[in-house]
Amino acid sequence: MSAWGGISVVNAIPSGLGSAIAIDMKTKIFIRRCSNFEKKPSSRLVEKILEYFSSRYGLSNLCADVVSDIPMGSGLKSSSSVAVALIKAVKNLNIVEELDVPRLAAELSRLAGVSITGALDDAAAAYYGGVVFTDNTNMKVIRVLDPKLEMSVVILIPRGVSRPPMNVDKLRKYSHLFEEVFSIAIQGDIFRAMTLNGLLIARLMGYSEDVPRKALSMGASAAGVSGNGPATFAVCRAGDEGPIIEFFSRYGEVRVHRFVRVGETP
Ligand SMILES: Nc1ncnc2c1ncn2[C@@H]1O[C@H](COP(=O)(O)OP(=O)(O)OP(=O)(O)O)[C@@H](O)[C@H]1O
Ligand SMILES: O=C(O)C1=C[C@@H](O)[C@@H](O)[C@H](O)C1
Repeated sequence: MSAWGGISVVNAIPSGLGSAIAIDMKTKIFIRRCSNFEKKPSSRLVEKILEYFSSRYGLSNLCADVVSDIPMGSGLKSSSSVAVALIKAVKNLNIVEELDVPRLAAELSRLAGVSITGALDDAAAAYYGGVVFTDNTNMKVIRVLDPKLEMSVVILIPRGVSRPPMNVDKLRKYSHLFEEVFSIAIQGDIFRAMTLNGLLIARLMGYSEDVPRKALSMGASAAGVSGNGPATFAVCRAGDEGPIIEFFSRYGEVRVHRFVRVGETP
């Protein structure tokens, strides 16, 4: 089974309210029965999720093979995509009923220590596609919208920039600003919100603001840092990517993606 990657509209760490938008990067997971000694899970997250199904539902001896084009540790929602794809794959065995996939993905991501709030926003985008709004503190999906945006998303994975240690207390000091950005997003101005959020995260986490600002001055409709970085995105009209790709290429690997619609199959 598969799930999408995504970029941030509003990072949920400061206020608990989050929003993310799915893009056409994806994770595919194949599960099969295997012996206990055959294979170590490919990560702590995969191990935690398999342990959950084993202890809660007696589904032992499951192995998961993960194939993903989402770079890890970059802010493009790889962990949520893995969690959602794996839980969907188990659900598809038709042994366990009534699974709330995004919520369980968020709860297990938090337990596995790969996310702070559980990142329900990222998990919901990975599951539904489109743009989602969530209350991660109360584990509620508030809204799922089909943005119908035929735009390109140019993504820079910067060379030689690593994610600094998370300073959650520092981010939470600015919760009021992120709540305002969330209200701009939920009222419909997604591009403004993702830009404000992306520039705020760049400033608070010490990433370059100049790179997304330059993309904006070149005509991008939105630009900023996604998730906890360091990936930086710029949204532009399909066909207008050329100059932004050229500019981003000075700093690292560049990929061009598109937004995915609600209900599209990954
Ligand atoms: N392709 C993968 N295969 C197996 N496990 C993965 C994979 N991608 C992510 N993970 C698990 O998720 C953990 C956290 O991943 P990562 O730091 O990439 O989070 P992210 O979701 O990309 O970041 P952000 O939340 O900022 O978008 C990894 O340490 C690993 O346990
Ligand atoms: O760890 C977390 O809880 C989060 C991480 C980032 O992906 C954020 O974008 C997300 O909103 C929350």
